[in-house]
Amino acid sequence: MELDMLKVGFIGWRGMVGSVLMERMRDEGDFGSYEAVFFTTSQTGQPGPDVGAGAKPLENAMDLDKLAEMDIILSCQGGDYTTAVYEKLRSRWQGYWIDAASTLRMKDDAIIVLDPVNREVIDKGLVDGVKNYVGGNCTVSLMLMALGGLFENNLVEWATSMTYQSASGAGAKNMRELLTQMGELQGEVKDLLANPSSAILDIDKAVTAKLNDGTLTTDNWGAPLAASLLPWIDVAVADGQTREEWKGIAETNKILGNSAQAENIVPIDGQCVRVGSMRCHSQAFTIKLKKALPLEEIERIIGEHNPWVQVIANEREATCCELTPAKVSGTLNIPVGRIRHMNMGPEYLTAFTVGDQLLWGAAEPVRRMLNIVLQHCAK
Ligand SMILES: NC(=O)C1=CN([C@@H]2O[C@H](COP(=O)(O)OP(=O)(O)OC[C@H]3O[C@@H](n4cnc5c(N)ncnc54)[C@H](OP(=O)(O)O)[C@@H]3O)[C@@H](O)[C@H]2O)C=CC1
Ligand SMILES: N[C@@H](CC(=O)OP(=O)(O)O)C(=O)O
Repeated sequence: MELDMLKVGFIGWRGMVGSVLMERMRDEGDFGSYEAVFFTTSQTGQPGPDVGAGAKPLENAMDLDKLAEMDIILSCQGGDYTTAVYEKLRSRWQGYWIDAASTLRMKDDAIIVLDPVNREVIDKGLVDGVKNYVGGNCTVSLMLMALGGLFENNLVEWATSMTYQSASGAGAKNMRELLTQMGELQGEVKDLLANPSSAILDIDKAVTAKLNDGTLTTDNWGAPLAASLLPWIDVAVADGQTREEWKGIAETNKILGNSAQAENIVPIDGQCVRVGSMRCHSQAFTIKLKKALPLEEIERIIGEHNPWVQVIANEREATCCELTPAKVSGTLNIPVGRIRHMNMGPEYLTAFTVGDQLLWGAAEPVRRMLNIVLQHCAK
């Protein structure tokens, strides 16, 4: 089919994930070869973004007739929207549904997309007529971008991921509230801080009092995050795990195409923790390898997997410059460092990674998937 005949509908394009997507699409010159139609749940009729063909009025994202005119729909609107619209639309529509939300991820008729890791699974899905392609959980996608080489070479017997997840994973309001909390704490000790001879324990006492006196703004987090952390993300599932922790094993194995046979499942588990970084998730891994390998070999396998992963030397200066949320934020880079064998034995490896959870963790896999679907349609 000629690409200029295709209509691609965008929903959720002005949200946080959607805005990152739009920026990446503009940077990559993705618009232009098809008709882009922009939808909204709240601003129908207002001017949409101009992506090269003038700003057209926004369409109603709840209008199934209009949605059904699309050949491809890309939604960053969120799980509630997908739940409200997807089944009703699917019963009368054969187009491609690309989604950043988790709602459809584990459905049999959906593929979780992370093409640098599972391009073969995606290509087979397209040939087999699969129409639903969903971006993975940010922590899972960032882990696989970092350790893809080890998984690809079937070297991982099991792994734990202990996470340090950023505020952005909880949404824009939570990012703002983290900064509000930081400001409120700073305000509490402003005078003491300005006096170089004030006692640090007095400052600490005032901060601790503010953290615990119930006056810190916590409408979105429900508890202080600034100067603290929250070792719980999402809802409880079985056996004391949180849903974020469960996604580690469920989504990883689905992405890798292991899920069909129980003996192929790679056990993944860990604790997911919210910390006060803005938009980069970090993870510390313990990996049990299937066989002992020299460190140089492991670093080569990790570093050669994809163009974005970078092995960082396990030394202080490189680590503190290159392996931090401050450095990685806003980039597609996936640094992996602190790589070393552990005391438990030569098959035990530890590593640390950082990745932008709005880019590889959310917008980039679905941006790339749209291009893959477009290429498929053009054949
Ligand atoms: N945040 C994350 O880390 C990740 C999120 N996701 C998925 O993406 C979904 C969307 O997340 P996120 O982008 O953070 O959600 P946002 O809350 O930023 O945006 C969602 C929608 O809210 C509406 N909206 C209302 N007021 C505003 C405003 N002032 N500015 C912008 N948009 C506004 C927009 O819809 P409208 O134009 O229709 O009013 C927008 O598309 C999530 O629910 C999740 O399913 C996936 C991976 C990671
Ligand atoms: N749960 C993630 C963000 C997210 O949206 O994940 P998912 O796409 O799996 O719902 C976090 O809080 O960091």
